Amino acid sequence: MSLLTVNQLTKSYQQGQPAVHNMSFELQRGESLGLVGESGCGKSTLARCLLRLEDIDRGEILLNGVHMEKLHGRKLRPLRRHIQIVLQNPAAALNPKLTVRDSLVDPYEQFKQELALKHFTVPSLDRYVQQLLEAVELPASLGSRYPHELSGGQRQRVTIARAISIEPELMILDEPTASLDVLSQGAVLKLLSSLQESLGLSYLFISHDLAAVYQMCPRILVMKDGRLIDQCSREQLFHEERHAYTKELVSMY
Ligand SMILES: Nc1ncnc2c1ncn2[C@@H]1O[C@H](COP(=O)(O)OP(=O)(O)OP(=O)(O)O)[C@@H](O)[C@H]1O
Repeated sequence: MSLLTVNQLTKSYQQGQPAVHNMSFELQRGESLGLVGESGCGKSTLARCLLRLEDIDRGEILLNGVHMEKLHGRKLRPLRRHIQIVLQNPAAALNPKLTVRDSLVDPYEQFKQELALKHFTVPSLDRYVQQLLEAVELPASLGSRYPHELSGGQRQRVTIARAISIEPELMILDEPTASLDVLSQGAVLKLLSSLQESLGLSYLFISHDLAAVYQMCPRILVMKDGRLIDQCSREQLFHEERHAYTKELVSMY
């Protein structure tokens, strides 16, 4: 069974065309699936629908075969625990009033009753935070800092540490390196790859950056105007006859 199955998902905002129109795809356990398309094509709306931050108009979202599309409130807890998101702007993702340590402990405190961690141990919260910082290659001493006392790259590593802290099955990475300089981008991509392997994570990797998608994702979905218009392996993206729009995206790159 697929980890995530999306069937004919449609989402409209108040006016105009649906932002996501009739999208269907599957994401397998352990897969890193790319999602590309120009600005405004509906990538972030799709991510928000998968996280159930938006109600959808029509369609189905199944996580491990369980329908998520109609759940609300506390019934969404399994989804909150199994899907985590890392966004483009780490400054907005972290609470400025919390130290790194407190940000990292927060998801654990919320979900500890239902967690069965396989990779991290919690002999004490300090030791747990130390393991999380180690996993994202940050020194333990950063635990006492506030987000504004970190560089952009360090902040993004903290948001990644927070996302992996409860060992989700799926991470939605929405332009995770877009706000970073080129050197930090490469380092964060490398980190994400190694975490995927060591923690057995699955990724939906959303990006404008075709080189990053190529590096991270063996399979790639192409969206245009809210629709899924093409899907292919990363080799096919650059080397085979593809949908005219996919060729245009590649040629613009
Ligand atoms: N909260 C909202 N209310 C109304 N319209 C919205 C809202 N959020 C997004 N849209 C519209 O939905 C469409 C898809 O936007 P979305 O942010 O999902 O695209 P995107 O592919 O993620 O773009 P980008 O790559 O620039 O982040 C756009 O036309 C956008 O203007």
